[in-house]
Amino acid sequence: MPTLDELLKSVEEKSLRHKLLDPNFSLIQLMKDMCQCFVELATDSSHESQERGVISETHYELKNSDASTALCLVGTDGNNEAPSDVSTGRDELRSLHDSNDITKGEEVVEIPWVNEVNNECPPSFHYIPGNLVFQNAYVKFTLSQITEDHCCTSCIGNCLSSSSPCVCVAETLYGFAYTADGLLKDDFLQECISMTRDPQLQSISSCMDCPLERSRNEEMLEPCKGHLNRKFIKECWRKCGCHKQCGNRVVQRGIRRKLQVFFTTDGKGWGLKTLEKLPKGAFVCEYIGEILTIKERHERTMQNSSITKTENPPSVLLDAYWNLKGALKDEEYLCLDASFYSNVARFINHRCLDANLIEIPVKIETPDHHYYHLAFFTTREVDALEELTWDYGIDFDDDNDQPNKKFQCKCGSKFCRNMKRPSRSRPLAR
Ligand SMILES: C[S@@+](CC[C@H](N)C(=O)[O-])C[C@H]1O[C@@H](n2cnc3c(N)ncnc32)[C@H](O)[C@@H]1O
Repeated sequence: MPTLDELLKSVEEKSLRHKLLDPNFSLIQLMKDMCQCFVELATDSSHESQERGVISETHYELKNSDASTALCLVGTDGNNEAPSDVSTGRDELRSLHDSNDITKGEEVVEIPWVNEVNNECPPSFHYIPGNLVFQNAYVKFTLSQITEDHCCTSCIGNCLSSSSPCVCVAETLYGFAYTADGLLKDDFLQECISMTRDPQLQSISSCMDCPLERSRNEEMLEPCKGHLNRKFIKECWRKCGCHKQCGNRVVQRGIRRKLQVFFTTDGKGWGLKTLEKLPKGAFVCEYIGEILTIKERHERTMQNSSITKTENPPSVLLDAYWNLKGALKDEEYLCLDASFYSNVARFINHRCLDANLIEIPVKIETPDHHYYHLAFFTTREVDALEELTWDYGIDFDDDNDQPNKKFQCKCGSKFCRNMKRPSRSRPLAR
């Protein structure tokens, strides 16, 4: 990368070659003038209708750098979270989100962000469309591992049009999970919702030696709080014989809905809304993050606890199968941490109990039960412009719960667990 001085000199020399310019021409002065004009126009009352978020995103100052530092664009709005120091140029550039598309082209759809409340920009993070292993997590996708019992090699076309469930669909145990329109079947969705919301219907397994509790305090082991045995979906994949457009492939196609990241007006920070009406059972997005072992998650939480702000997205346990398939190795107890690498799901705010999204485990590439995708589906029809929410499963009374999950809940639900009530069920560890 050239330094700013080298770049300026080269452009000035080129411009002077055309003999159209004053020999005292200064490119940096020209750019400063441009910035000045921009500020004047942007602060002019006749331009007030412009969105503030867009202004802070596009309002840049060219800072001079020393010989070792490359050219760097820096946000100049004092109130936003854009960088103000050129020394870490590359990473800082990454934190400037494109207001037309926070995904930076990583998804099939563009997802814009807007802030009509203040001058804040969305927090800095690396947008990734799929989960990535941080370091020690055991997640292996190999063709040899996918045996005939785990894929429908003999299928052709669309597995949903077959009268009997293919191998993949049969693995779901409840028959077809999707309709021909790509929505979740109502009875399947209803069972998932009831199992999550109604403590009487919850199937729970408890570990003798809970890895979650072990990671918290090996010396004074607390008893396992229990893990929900969830219903899951098994989608067809690359070793299957069916068509890529087979109806049993929904989550793997990625985000298709019109979404928007926005700054909430009720004190929850950023949130995610839908710009189109969504039918019940529609796939919205996955919860994407770094795949960490429980041990790595604990170490990371400890390291960051002093600097972690509560706005950080919580890490989510992939514990739907714990204790169901025999003992796992430490590197197989996994969770997803969306703090640094994540997708648009990091903006979904919490709502106690009656959230309009539910997370459902979806197995795609590997028959290993300890790793799966967490996909968000709508629990009901959702109107255009409605905020999307999910129940994080926080126990607001448990002081041992993840410290960065703690916040004063402003979900507004009549079932809010953050209000003191004499009796209510405790959510499971998540
Ligand atoms: C996954 S992030 C959601 C996006 C976040 N609002 C932001 O600005 O980046 C979770 C954080 O959002 C805030 N939050 C989410 N749901 C909330 C609620 N119901 N009430 C208050 N704050 C909430 C909390 O600060 C929480 O730690």
